[in-house]
Amino acid sequence: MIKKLSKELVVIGMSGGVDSSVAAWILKEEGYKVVGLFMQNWENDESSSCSIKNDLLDATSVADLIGIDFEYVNFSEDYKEKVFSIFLKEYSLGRTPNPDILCNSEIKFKAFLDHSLKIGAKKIATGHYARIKKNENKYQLLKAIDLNKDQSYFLYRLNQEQLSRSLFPIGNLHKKDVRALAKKIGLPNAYKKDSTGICFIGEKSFTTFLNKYIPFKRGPILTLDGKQIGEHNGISFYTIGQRKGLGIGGVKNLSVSDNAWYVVKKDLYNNIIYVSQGRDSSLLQSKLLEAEDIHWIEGCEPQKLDNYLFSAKSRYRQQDSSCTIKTNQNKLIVSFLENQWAITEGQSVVIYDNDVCLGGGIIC
Ligand SMILES: Nc1ncnc2c1ncn2[C@@H]1O[C@H](COP(=O)(O)OP(=O)(O)OP(=O)(O)O)[C@@H](O)[C@H]1O
Repeated sequence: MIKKLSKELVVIGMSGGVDSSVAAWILKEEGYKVVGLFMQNWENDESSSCSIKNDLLDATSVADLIGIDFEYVNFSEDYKEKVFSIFLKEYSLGRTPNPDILCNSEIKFKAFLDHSLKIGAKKIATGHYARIKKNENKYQLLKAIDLNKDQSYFLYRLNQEQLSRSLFPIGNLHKKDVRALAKKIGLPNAYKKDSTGICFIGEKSFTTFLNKYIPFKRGPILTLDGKQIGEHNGISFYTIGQRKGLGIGGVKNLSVSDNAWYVVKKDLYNNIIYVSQGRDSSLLQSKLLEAEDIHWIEGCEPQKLDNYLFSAKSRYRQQDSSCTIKTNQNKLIVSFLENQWAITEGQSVVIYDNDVCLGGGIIC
């Protein structure tokens, strides 16, 4: 590793997890002056405050072990106003938003970045699996080397200023090597499980959590030919392509096969959920989508639009798939070469040119 001559200050977001811990260690090895910063973005119920305390403890002990300064900061108010309120609004409109994307553009790479600049840092760092490349005078966001862990999807709303001030020290490592490094260095959290799910919901039941904020109204679950097959607990709690938690597994007399039932359509106005049997239902397949609230990382749309083959992901855990794109009156129109499964309103479509993440928009 190349040692820095001048000790430039970098603030790294330390979540208590293994990725940001190894990232902090790498920065220190590279010769930066490193400050670890733990941010609390949520403070409402007992179970989350317990896991926050544990994560904070883990982050503190890693900072001690690698010998860096450490700070704690509370962004809960910002988070509530700029991420959670939009998350709730979207759900109450029947869409399925992705709060991690908003958390990145509004909290990690805004509130956190502003705070870090105030304490004298030139750059911030996180343990995200993604890479940044300077191409002439533009900063590009690249997929991680470990495509299985790539998190560029969640970072597509970052802009040039944010990228110019960010470092992703583990973006060119594979997860298994990050774990191996953590063990070799003797990090206390080397064996800690990766976090899953939406951060403020954690391992709790999603419906129970959302019920506290969105008044639910029961309604019918219908087959496509209009037969009632069950009852839903509130349309907001269901998403297109959902299979589990419908409570209709045993409806034998209406089943045309043993295939599972999937949510294929939501009628918010009439409070009806439509289901169909089998993952291959034509209502779950589409080659075309429209997105709004478009964001391009370079600040302007790609030059080579017409007929150029990009690729795109319409949800995180999905291979990107070849497509062409067009923009029309603030809408991004994405035409895939192959059917995509369960395109869902409120999720983001993210556009790539090979490894380069160009930006995207919110599916409408
Ligand atoms: N509470 C937090 N405080 C400070 N930084 C955080 C916090 N949560 C996440 N981050 C930063 O954002 C990065 C990505 O967050 P994400 O929730 O995806 O973590 P992760 O992939 O599980 O990584 P880790 O193993 O570091 O927890 C983290 O690696 C860390 O740098």
